[in-house]
Amino acid sequence: SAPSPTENGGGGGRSGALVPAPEMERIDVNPPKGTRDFPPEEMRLRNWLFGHFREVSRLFGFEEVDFPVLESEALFIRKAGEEIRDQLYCFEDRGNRRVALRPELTPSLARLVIQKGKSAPLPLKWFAVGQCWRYERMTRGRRREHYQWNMDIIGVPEVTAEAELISSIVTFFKRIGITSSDVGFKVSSRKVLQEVLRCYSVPDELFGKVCIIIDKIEKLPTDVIKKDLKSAGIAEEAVQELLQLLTVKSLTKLEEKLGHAGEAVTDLKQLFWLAEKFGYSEWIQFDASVVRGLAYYTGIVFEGFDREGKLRAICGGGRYDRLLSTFGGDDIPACGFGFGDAVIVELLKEKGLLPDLGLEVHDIVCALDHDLLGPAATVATILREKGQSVDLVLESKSLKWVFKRAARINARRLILVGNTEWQKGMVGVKILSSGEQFEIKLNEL
Ligand SMILES: CC(=O)Nc1cnc2ccccc2c1
Repeated sequence: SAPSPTENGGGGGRSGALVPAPEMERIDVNPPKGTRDFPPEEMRLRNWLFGHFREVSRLFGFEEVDFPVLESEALFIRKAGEEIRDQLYCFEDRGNRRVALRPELTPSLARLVIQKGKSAPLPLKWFAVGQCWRYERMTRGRRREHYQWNMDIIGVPEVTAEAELISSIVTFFKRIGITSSDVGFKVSSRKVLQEVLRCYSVPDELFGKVCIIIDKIEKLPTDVIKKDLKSAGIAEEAVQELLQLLTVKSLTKLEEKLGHAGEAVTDLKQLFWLAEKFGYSEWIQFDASVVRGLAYYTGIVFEGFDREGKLRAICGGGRYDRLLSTFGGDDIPACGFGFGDAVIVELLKEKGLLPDLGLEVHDIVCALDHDLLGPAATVATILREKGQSVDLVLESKSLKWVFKRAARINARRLILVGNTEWQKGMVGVKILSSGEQFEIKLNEL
């Protein structure tokens, strides 16, 4: 049926008349501010990276999950002063619902765990690779989206869960050629802060907020941190003790300060003992200044860093034992990490480890003249049914054009469908690397 006037560019005019749309000036062909396209070459690198994310997750027996990019805004409303909250990409939809593009994956994962309830017996080992969003007002040219690999273990209170997660990231680094001289993990526990705050009888409600303030210790001057802590209601001597404690870089020193019985010290000793058993001791170090910028962490926290100190944190994670209960779920322990797709690529560039990923096509099939396009399609189908990738030349093109395209797509063989050969049930084959040329029967392809 003739397209209605609104179709085909809305030519309009008499109903059904196809008049060309007035010459429009060109649309903006760039993606929205802060977002990226993935043309073939970039998509090959992304698929390579995500392929390693998925393969490591499989090696560790994790199951893949996914959630909508769009969530209820309420999932991310936390009152701890996190940057992720200030930059929430949120809006009111046509149903007047407050919604947001997810800035992280963990709250969605927690939502799904609660939704599944008893039908998902614990422990759960789930992973996801998903696009996350932020809306920065003054875009300092920073991206508004990135992809994150998340792995989470739900229902395991033991530090073995954190040790397993760090092992999975070490496995990933090794697979792509990153060593423990390139990167390390700073490991600490928020229970260090908790124990100090409790000594000064700071109410637990302030815990998340204090962590977020302290997380900025390397980004803001100390007196700003002090001021913020004081205005959060932390006593002067508690502030002094906290800041002093953050400089501790050895477990022995920490034990001297906090004693050996507290959970912070016992958890961390257990983690370092397990690291030796997993074989990644040389990858991790205790560093009390690691806090991470998400309010819901409650225990061990860790972040991957580049030892040259040129880049931002490569990945980060930790234990979040209270998140599910804050969503009204049961009191289920959990831990996980997020691994972004940006810093790791910068690191690979720095280390000269970016893989050389070209398009690989096995055969390019072309008809030597127009009425052989049918037989060429037959030949392409035979080859594809054998599992070989085929670029079928879809128009009658000069051999010069075909050779140029064969080189561009890195084809291994050129299959020529010509009249004389076809009459004998044969096709011409040219091995493009050696130049060797011969004729073969269709069933020998
Ligand atoms: C380096 C980088 O692109 N970072 C980045 C980019 N987009 C985000 C979007 C949401 C949350 C965190 C994000 C972090």
